[in-house]
Order: sequence, then structure tokens, then C-alpha cells
Amino acid sequence: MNFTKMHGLGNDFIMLYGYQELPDEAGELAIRLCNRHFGIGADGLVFILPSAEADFQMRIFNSDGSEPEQCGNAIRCVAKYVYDHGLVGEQTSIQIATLGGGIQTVTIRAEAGKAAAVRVDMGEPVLNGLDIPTVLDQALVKDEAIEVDGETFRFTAVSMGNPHCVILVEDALHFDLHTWGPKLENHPLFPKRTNVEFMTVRNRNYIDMRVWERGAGPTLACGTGACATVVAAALNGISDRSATVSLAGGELLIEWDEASNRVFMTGPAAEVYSGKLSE
Ligand SMILES: N[C@H](CCC[C@H](N)C(=O)O)C(=O)O
Repeated sequence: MNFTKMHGLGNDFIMLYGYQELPDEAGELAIRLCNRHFGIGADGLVFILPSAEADFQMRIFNSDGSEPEQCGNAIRCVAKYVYDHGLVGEQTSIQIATLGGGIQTVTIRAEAGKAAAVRVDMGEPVLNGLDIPTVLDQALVKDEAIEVDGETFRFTAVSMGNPHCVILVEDALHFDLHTWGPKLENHPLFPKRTNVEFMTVRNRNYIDMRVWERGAGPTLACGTGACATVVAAALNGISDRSATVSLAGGELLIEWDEASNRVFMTGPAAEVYSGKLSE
């Protein structure tokens, strides 16, 4: 089996192209291949599949074998892969179908025949408590209290197709992600677990964020998490609707467009190497 290793700001993926449909046990395969000692090593496993309704379909699996509905960094990697590998000719606007984003338009900025940056329409944020999902039956989950091990945090919940718990902290860069991330990821308030973002707003257009991902743990970047972060900050009146999100792996530009209510994410994707699995 041939594979290509890619990343979006250090959030890394094993890309598989050529399958006509998702193989059985895709989750088990993700666990095996994403293992950083016994496998290739990655945060996730991504299948680029044919689609009857779009140019391609993306299915993604976390390194724990769970299948999330959406992944922002991975969709930029899919766009770069299909462009750089000549699967779309000179087409720089591509439709990619995902479980949690429907048909998404991805726009490529090419340099010397390679995708240098990718702008993704990530769709509308979902804010209704039960749809995120949380157990809270309310239209908006904003600046609510969440208690874990005697500590109380204030959070805002946003879905970008996948659930996010966004928390404002004094210093996101030095926050104890490894202690609080897993506790919040598995909090009963989130019936499907959740991604957890800790943000510090530097100014209304620049936010530091560190992420503990559902099913993957601490990653260097999270595209959907960056989108959820700007939506949460704007909802709480502490940022504009357009901001740069600074992650451990680099920066993403997030724009929550007022007229369409859609969130746009712009950032890079990189191909590291291709290989062949021995078995
Ligand atoms: N772990 C996430 C999926 C990957 C999201 C992240 N890598 C991104 O770039 O959006 C989840 O279970 O919802």
C-alpha cells in the first residue's frame, strides 16, 4: 500500500489515495499506521475517495481509530495532494465532500505548479447546544461553567462539524494542556467527547491557541479548532470576526463572514514524503 505523509502546520496525516471506497476496519488501520513507534506515525489517517457529488470525498480517522466529522488541516492537505499530483489539472477551485461539512469549496493559491496556500469554506458554525453536541438544551452555549476535578472553567461550545470546547485562559502558551485537556475531552457534558481549545486573545485580530484534540491528544495545530476559537472569541465580544490564530505549528487566518455566516480558513499544507507499507 502506497501512502503520502503530509501536514498542516505540523498536524500530520497519512494520506491514502486510490481506494474506491472506505476499507473495512479503517479505524483499526488508523490505530496501526498512526502509531509513532510501530507504524508510520501521524495524528490521523486520511482517505481521498471518489465522490458522485463533489470532486473528491475526504474521510478521516483520528489516531485512536475514531472517525471525526471534519478536519480543517486535513482538507487543506487533500486539496494540495490532488492539485500537486495532477488530479485536477489547472483547476484551483475544488469541491470536497466531508461527513461534517457537506460539499466544501477549497481554493488553491499555486506557486510554481504547487499548492502554496489553501482557502477553505468551512461552512456555518453550529451553536445550538444539543447539535454540537452537548447535553445543554439551549440555543447558545456561551461563557458557561464547566467543572472538572474541583476546577471550574468558563467555556463556549462551537461545532464546525466536530465539537469544540473553547476556554479563555491567561496564558495559552504555558497552560497545562496535558492535565486539563483529557479531562475536558471526556467530560460528560459532551456526549461525543470534544476537542478542547485554550485561547489567549492578544488583540482583536490575533489569538494564541493551544489544542487538545478529541481522539488525538495534543496536536501542533487544529483547523476546525482555530475556526471555533474565532467564533467563540467573537461571540464573547473579545475579538473581531476575522483574526489570525497562532498555534504551536504556525498561523491560520480565520474569517467568520457576517453576510453568509460561513467561516473561511486560510493556511498552508505540506507534503513530506511518500512511501510503501511493507505489509
Ligand atoms: N480530532 C478532531 C478531528 C481532527 C480535527 C483537526 N485536526 C483539524 O485540523 O480540524 C476530532 O475528533 O474532531
